[in-house]
Amino acid sequence: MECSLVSQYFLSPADRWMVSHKFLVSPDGGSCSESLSSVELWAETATLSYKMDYEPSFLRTLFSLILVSSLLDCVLSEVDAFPDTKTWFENLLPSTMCIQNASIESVYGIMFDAGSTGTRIHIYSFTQKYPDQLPELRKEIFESVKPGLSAYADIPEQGAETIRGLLEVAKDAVPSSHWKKTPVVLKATAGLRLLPEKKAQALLSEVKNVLEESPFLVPDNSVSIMNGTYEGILAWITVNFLTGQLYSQSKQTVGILDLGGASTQITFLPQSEETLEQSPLDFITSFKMFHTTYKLYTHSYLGLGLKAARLATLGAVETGAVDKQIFRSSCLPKNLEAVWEFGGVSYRYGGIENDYGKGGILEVRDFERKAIEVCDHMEGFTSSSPFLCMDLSYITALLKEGFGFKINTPLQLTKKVNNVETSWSLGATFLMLQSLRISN
Ligand SMILES: Nc1ccn([C@@H]2O[C@H](COP(=O)(O)OP(=O)(O)O)[C@@H](O)[C@H]2O)c(=O)n1
Ligand SMILES: [Ca+2]
Repeated sequence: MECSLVSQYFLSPADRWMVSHKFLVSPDGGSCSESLSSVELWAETATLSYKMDYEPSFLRTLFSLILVSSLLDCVLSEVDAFPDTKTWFENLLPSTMCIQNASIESVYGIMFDAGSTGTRIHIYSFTQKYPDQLPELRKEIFESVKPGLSAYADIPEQGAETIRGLLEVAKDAVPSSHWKKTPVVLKATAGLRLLPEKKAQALLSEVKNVLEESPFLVPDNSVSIMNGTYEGILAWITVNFLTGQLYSQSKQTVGILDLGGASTQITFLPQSEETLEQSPLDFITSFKMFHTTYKLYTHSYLGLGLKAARLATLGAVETGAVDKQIFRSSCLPKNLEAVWEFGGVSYRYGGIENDYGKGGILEVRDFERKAIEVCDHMEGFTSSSPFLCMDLSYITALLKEGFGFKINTPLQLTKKVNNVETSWSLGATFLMLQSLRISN
């Protein structure tokens, strides 16, 4: 016959602790070749586990007696009801067995978020309540620096120095006795995704060196560029964990919109099968967390983060920053001229002064292109400018067929010059003054 595991549980007198005995017993009363006898105490904040090898039947009686006595000892010393009373069981077991004295196992984790606009360090501390369960989050220490790593694309050593500085925060936050077993990881997002491969790898390699010089535990692949799918899923996990959704029975999870500097993510748990069926295959990801499998919709749009969108709007994505070039937009304050830094590049930018008056240069083909675009999408222009397609078609025909301009003929469109209307009116006024001999 096999030896079997017997567990016994009972609540402590204070009703706060649960005690469990575990024995391996053999049905014929003989001893088990692998004898297990353990006692566990659970409390709100700690787990104590004692394991010894004794004869099971003897242990059962002895442990019950000792445990109840020592629990009573803990209770008495905690409430301090009988300060002068000595009991036979006082200090029978080490004082650490009292929950209030027990050293709670702390676990730390260091995560670097190397974003496109800045690098952040998150130092989490957890309490390990039960050895086989996830640790409980106690606290986060957060610090950040700007700009992000991608700003150091040409000087990777200096980029890595920013990490060294943040590691000092971690050394203060984590007790030195825990340094060696505290893992440190850096995950870079869209800023590094957009860099040329070589420059990104140089940065990652310098950062890895700095981590390895630190007293913390550096796992394999500790420094990497995270893909957008993970970025979305991990943010979803964070928020749903913090809002308690991952533990709730209702499974009312929240969706996430993360607007980064260089990319943006959308992540949610689809409610209907239809969404799952109609989504592109690579937008659906399954993963298991806390014993539940989730099928999430997630997608990261590279280049559509807020700062990357600014560059696109200014027309600076392809050209990059050129000395003296000012990127202008009518979506910026009219009289503004300034410099904006992103990804280690300085962009001069400004508003458009009197855009309306200054006009611009268009070629004949620009009218044609716009006419085709507008006429192909008539539904979008119905109420505000009903004649747009017709007018643009006419103007194109007038320029091309009527006046016979080539498609690349540049035309200067000007409503005002030096803030004065370009109408015949000024010319007429000169002639008027001349004819009245008011002016020559
Ligand atoms: N822990 C964080 C991380 C980013 N952010 C903000 O998110 C925006 C850009 O995110 P990011 O630098 O991580 O850029 P991506 O690499 O995610 O595209 C900035 O406005 C940051 O300040 C934040 O507020 N808190
Ligand atoms: Ca981010």
